[in-house]
Amino acid sequence: MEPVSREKSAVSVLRAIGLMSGTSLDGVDVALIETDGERRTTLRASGYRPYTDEERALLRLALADGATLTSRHARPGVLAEAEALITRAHAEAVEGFMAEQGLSRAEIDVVGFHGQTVLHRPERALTVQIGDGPALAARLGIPVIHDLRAADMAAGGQGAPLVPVFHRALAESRGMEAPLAVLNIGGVANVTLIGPDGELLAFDTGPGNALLDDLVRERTGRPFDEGGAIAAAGRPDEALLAWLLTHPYFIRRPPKSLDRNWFSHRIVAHLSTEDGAATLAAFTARSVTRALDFVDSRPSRWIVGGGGALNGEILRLLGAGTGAEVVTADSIGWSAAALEAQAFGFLAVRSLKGLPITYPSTTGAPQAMTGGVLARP
Ligand SMILES: Nc1ncnc2c1ncn2[C@@H]1O[C@H](COP(=O)(O)OP(=O)(O)OP(=O)(O)O)[C@@H](O)[C@H]1O
Ligand SMILES: CC(=O)N[C@H]1[C@@H]2OC[C@@H](O2)[C@@H](O)[C@@H]1O[C@H](C)C(=O)O
Repeated sequence: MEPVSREKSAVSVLRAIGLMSGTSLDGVDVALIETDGERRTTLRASGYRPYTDEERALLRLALADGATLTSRHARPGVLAEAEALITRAHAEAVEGFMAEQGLSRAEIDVVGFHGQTVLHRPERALTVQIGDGPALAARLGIPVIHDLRAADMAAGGQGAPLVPVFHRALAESRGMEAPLAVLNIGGVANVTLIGPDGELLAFDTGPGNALLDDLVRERTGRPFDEGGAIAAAGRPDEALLAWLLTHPYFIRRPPKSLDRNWFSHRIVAHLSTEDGAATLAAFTARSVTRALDFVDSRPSRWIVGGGGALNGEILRLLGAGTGAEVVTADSIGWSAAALEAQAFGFLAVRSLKGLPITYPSTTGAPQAMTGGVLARP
């Protein structure tokens, strides 16, 4: 990443900090970007504030309590405590990052705060991200854009994925040739397909790393399959895979989005750890290649971000399945780890400017629409 610049930005270019705590519950990603929210984007430094084991345990309980929610404002069970934790952890993430980078609050125009998803049920028009935007703005002394999924979902959209407009802006600002695919493999995997004329098609493809993480944690106590080594040592259960891919989610045309807990690692309970991991890695890769069912022009290049970019076995299977060039975000000068946090910085700037963040072809919104709520300190 380029170092932080000190020169005065052009008026329309704002300096934003983006924050993401994803479905993997590993920690808070922080990223600094300078952008006009359109074609000019410079990626700056990024950081990370991991959750402690105790925090992660509380967040897992919050996902369980989240599954019972029927209103996006209720905070029963541990959810109120978890929301305070999320707000505090994000504040610490920003404060730590700003100290590291020698940044003062006056140098940051806006913070984009995703929060932590504890429930996502688009079929019930319900998506819940915990995290207190006004409290974060007050503590940091910086304007915060939060609740970025709510307006889209209220209008009939899926509320996800939100990153496609950022993927396209980044690809265009770098003069990349389309058709192109940008794939995020987090807990859930989502793809942005950019057509020859810049048209977007985006959706959640299926599970990312979440099932593999759950299996590996249960069987070995380790948090994930480092490099994909366990999966690479096993053999996928082809019959099970074929059956899994008949699930209606994969046949349904986009727009579509998933909750982290839609599928469970228990589908491979009867297999050895290696064969189970191989089956789940292949499930992720094959559900991604199903995205090709929905495009006219096949991307010749796939750029992969998210923690799954470090899973060599998933990357290998993707290359075989797509027949395309598969590269990691890091290998082209982007950051696989920071891509989502950068996106929330970019989305915050678009939100401040009243620019659209979701579209009929990304979330199924009825028209291009802006979103996000501004909390002033
Ligand atoms: N060295 C590694 N080898 C293999 N996999 C890894 C490695 N490091 C991280 N991962 C995977 O990446 C995951 C974290 O990815 P990421 O931070 O992109 O997810 P997230 O942002 O929480 O999810 P989402 O995008 O669904 O919100 C880990 O849970 C793990 O599965
Ligand atoms: C509801 C929710 O939090 N969804 C996440 C999740 O993680 C990956 C995938 O599922 C994606 O749809 C989304 O996050 C990214 C940042 C997005 O909205 O683009």
